[in-house]
Amino acid sequence: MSVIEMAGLRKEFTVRVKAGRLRRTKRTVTAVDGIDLRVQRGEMLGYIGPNGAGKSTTLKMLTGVLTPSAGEVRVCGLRPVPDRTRLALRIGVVFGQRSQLWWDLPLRDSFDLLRHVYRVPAAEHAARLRRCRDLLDLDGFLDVPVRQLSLGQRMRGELTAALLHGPEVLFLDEPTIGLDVVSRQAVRDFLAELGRAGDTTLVLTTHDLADIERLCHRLVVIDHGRVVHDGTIAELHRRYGSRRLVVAELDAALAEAPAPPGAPLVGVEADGRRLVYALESAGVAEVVSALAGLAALRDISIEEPRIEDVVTRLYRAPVPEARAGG
Ligand SMILES: Nc1ncnc2c1ncn2[C@@H]1O[C@H](COP(=O)(O)OP(=O)(O)OP(=O)(O)O)[C@@H](O)[C@H]1O
Repeated sequence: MSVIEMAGLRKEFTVRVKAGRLRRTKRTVTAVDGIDLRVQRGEMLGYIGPNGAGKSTTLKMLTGVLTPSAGEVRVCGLRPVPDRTRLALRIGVVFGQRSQLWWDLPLRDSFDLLRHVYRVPAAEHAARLRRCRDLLDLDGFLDVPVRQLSLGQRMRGELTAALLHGPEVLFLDEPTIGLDVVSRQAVRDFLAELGRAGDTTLVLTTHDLADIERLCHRLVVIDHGRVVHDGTIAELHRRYGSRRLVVAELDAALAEAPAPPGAPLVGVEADGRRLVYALESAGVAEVVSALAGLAALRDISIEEPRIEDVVTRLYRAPVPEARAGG
């Protein structure tokens, strides 16, 4: 069953731009340009794209903050803007830049207030809070006013605040931005656990592709407000011809690097003592046997295709033409 449905979703902004020394004219910016997507219950969707691609605008339309210019959008069967109050009970939102906590109150009191705002039965609230306290390690700072929390502590508090009413869908905009490795890991582990439980649908936008690799089976890439990829990360690699690399460390540089068929040489580093081959049709054994006898091999390692590389290529690719009527 789809918990999120978008059909021909568009958002245009009218902006005033300078046209000469004193004159200003109006210009239309199309932030979201006809998006069609369905997200099933329990899916963990990575929603990525370069700066200005339209990610936040989409999330704002899904959460009822912005009214679409055209198209249809339903979340949990509701229309986000007109049904905003009912929708608020069924979704959770974590926007990295905005807080839903009370700045001067200790975290514990913010959580208590939210219980009243959402009218959550005490036992349910206590059980969810207990789970978040354990998984996100909140106990050390539950009694600290929010304004005194570090970014990582606050983000763990924000995640808890977004989940205490038991939302069906959780929208996360850059949840790990600015966090240190330990906090980032804690947040990722927590979200992975949430995903495993299977009853919360998660929509995640981030520029940290490790978040996506760790958490999301499905990846939607948008550019200029349009979907340019919708599928798994493995499909993305296949579509853009990502290759595994073999890195050979040699004792000494060779006068000429061998060229095994099916494994082109793509890098010569460390003054020729490190050769990097891309595995196309050849396997590691072919590369090793091409080098054997020519050089003393100190080490051989395999590098899996990196999502950053393929996404960089995708962001640089020309954007497809708008569909007729889109
Ligand atoms: N309130 C607004 N008024 C005018 N233009 C806007 C407004 N909000 C967004 N835009 C424009 O819409 C486009 C999409 O912006 P959006 O914030 O959705 O991108 P994004 O993918 O979230 O980018 P980022 O990764 O930088 O956060 C951009 O060109 C942006 O300048």
